[in-house]
Amino acid sequence: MENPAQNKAFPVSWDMFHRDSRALAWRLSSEGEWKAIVCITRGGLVPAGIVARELGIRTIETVCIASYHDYDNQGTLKVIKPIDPKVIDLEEGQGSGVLVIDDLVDTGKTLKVVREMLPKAHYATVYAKPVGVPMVDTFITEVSQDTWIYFPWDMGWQFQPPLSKDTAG
Ligand SMILES: O=P(O)(O)OC[C@H]1O[C@H](OP(=O)(O)OP(=O)(O)O)[C@H](O)[C@@H]1O
Ligand SMILES: O=c1[nH]c(=O)c2nc[nH]c2[nH]1
Ligand SMILES: [Mg+2]
Repeated sequence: MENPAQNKAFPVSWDMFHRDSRALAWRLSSEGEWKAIVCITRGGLVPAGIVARELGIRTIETVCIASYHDYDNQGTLKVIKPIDPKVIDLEEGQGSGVLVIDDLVDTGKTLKVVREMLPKAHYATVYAKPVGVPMVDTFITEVSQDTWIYFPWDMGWQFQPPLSKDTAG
């Protein structure tokens, strides 16, 4: 059965991703000062590195979440590695002073799980789909719910057949 979440394609190159992650850092720079980043693996690792470099943040923690996909549903989420209590307890605790970064928010289920661990953190993603927008504080580009975002680390070079049927040459 076709997955309606993949009706449209939004391919992202490394250049685009770098530019959009820098734009995220730029927007975040006027929204607060953070003592640490928590990145949601694995997709959050790349934007977290770029944002950390731009904002001069050197304390970087991970929360490792795996989603078990059954057929075309996201399935259940499992926290494989929780957040270091030293990071949760920064400033007034509960994630205050912490920036949580992921590559995208889709249904918002992943961010909901992390919000339960860090209710006072600031949540940022590079891309967002409408259903997930209420879960994120700052993002750069919104795409429709029926769009699949293709990240550069998942892609490879492939021959593209020309539009014309006349391929002789
Ligand atoms: O808003 P949601 O519907 O929860 O979806 C968004 C999450 O899905 C993807 O991660 P995925 O679980 O595929 O794992 P990965 O980051 O290890 O690729 C993406 O990186 C987000 O973390
Ligand atoms: O590579 C991805 N692209 C997406 O659009 C998406 N939504 C959830 N998880 C996703 N992973
Ligand atoms: Mg992810």
